[in-house]
Amino acid sequence: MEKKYVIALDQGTTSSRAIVFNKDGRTIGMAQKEFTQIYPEAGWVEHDPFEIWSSQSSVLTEVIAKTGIKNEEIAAMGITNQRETTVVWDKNTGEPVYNAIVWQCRRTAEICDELKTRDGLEAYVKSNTGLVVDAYFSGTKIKWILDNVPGAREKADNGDLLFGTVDTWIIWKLTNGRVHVTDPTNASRTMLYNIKELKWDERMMEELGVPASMLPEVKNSSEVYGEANLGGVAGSGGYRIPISGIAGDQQAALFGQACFAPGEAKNTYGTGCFLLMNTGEKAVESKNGLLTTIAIGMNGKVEYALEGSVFVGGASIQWLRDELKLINDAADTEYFANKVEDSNGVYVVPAFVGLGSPYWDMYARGTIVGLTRGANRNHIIRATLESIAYQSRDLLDAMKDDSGIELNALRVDGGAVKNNFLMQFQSDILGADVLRPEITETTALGAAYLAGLAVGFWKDKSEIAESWKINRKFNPAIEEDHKEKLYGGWRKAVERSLKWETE
Ligand SMILES: Nc1ncnc2c1ncn2[C@@H]1O[C@H](COP(=O)(O)OP(=O)(O)O)[C@@H](O)[C@H]1O
Ligand SMILES: O=P(O)(O)OC[C@H](O)CO
Repeated sequence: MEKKYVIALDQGTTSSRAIVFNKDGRTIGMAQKEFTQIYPEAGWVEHDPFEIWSSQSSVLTEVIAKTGIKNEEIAAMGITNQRETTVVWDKNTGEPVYNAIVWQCRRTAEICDELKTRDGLEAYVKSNTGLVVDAYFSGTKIKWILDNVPGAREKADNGDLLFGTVDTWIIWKLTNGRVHVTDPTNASRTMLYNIKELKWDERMMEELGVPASMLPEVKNSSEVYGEANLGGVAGSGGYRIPISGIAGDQQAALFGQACFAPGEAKNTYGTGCFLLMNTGEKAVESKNGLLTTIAIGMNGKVEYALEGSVFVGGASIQWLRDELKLINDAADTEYFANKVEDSNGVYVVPAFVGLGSPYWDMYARGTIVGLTRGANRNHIIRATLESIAYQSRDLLDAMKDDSGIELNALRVDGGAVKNNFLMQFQSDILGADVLRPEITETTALGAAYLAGLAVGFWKDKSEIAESWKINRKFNPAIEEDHKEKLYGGWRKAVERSLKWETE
């Protein structure tokens, strides 16, 4: 039967999605399921690995049923995932020894402080893993599990425990425990992978006490790793499709946006905001608090990216909805923000889990400043949306300085780009065009492309680049002076939020 579709599994921070794409890169159908966020202590975030798996496998089944496509028509499956989130499980029983520790979780801040006192380690981390020493990355999360879960260290030393980022866990489950792999984009987020030598880093394994036996094999982002059994008629043994693409969600979005050439960049507005610029074969070291990360690994080679990571983007809108109860739905923010002319001097800094790029302050906390007697709920809603754009401006400024490239246009994607107010304000505050593509599910699309390329469903990257189509372009519409005055206020507001937890 003719192969007509590729399926992408997009395991995000707040929901699991399965999306079917056709040869033109168009969405044929999608199923999505939110899952539980576990906050055991202030600043801690966990997920249940079984819930990650059950939500992901159920949306896979659902999307196939819903679209009515036949298993035989599916060419391949690609996986993309929330990055850094750490799962450790017993390879004999398949039982995780602890909940997944989520990328946003700050519990290892003190471990990081101690690592920073070790001789030359901070500089070593930067130049060999491309990262900064921060609780964000997987390395200290694995260490925490081995140090704190009774019996875990002993089991790890006996070779009984496996570590995986979420891609690894999902593929291990999809293949019934047969395949333990990851790709360079995910490996480059662990603080254990040497992004220059392209192997697990001996010194980092030693410093963090992580045995090599726990670590997955690092394969290309596009190749066949194994097969997923999709089930089928009873007794038939089921239908198997190749799993042939893996990329961390931000790198997958860069690929899905067809940012293949050095200097091309995208910003994704999901739970957090992640601005990545392709730097090609060159690993550019940042002077401005950006990360050097692997953009993609294909045919045994890698390309690099500069990345700015903002921990709380769209999540601040969920906070308005779930905690402050100022809105019923994320989409309402556009209506309320447009009811006022400006934020009336109010700034919200959503440093709920510290601040990532370019500040890297694990102890920053959220703040609202500039309140006067006239400040109302619309101003707070508007200021929260604006904070997403200001944080992205911080990233773009750092990116321009590090790369020497003047970014006049930015491709955007992710759940929050539906918000026209946010997109226009983003363009205003950047002084750059914001380009919203027709398909904003570019993370899933990137994973589908990687999977499809491995099995010959798509020929090459130029075929993919031709599919990118614009939906709307936002142009800057405010005066330079006004723009810089607004942004100056933001920088002052950020000052107020820094080092809060330690003071
Ligand atoms: N219309 C909107 N305006 C602003 N934010 C929105 C809107 N729609 C969704 N969001 C935000 O986008 C995020 C969801 O985007 P998504 O790309 O699905 O995230 P993730 O992959 O991180 O789970 C949520 O944090 C939500 O608050
Ligand atoms: O799940 P998302 O889309 O918020 O992405 C999370 C990032 O991968 C964290 O680094």
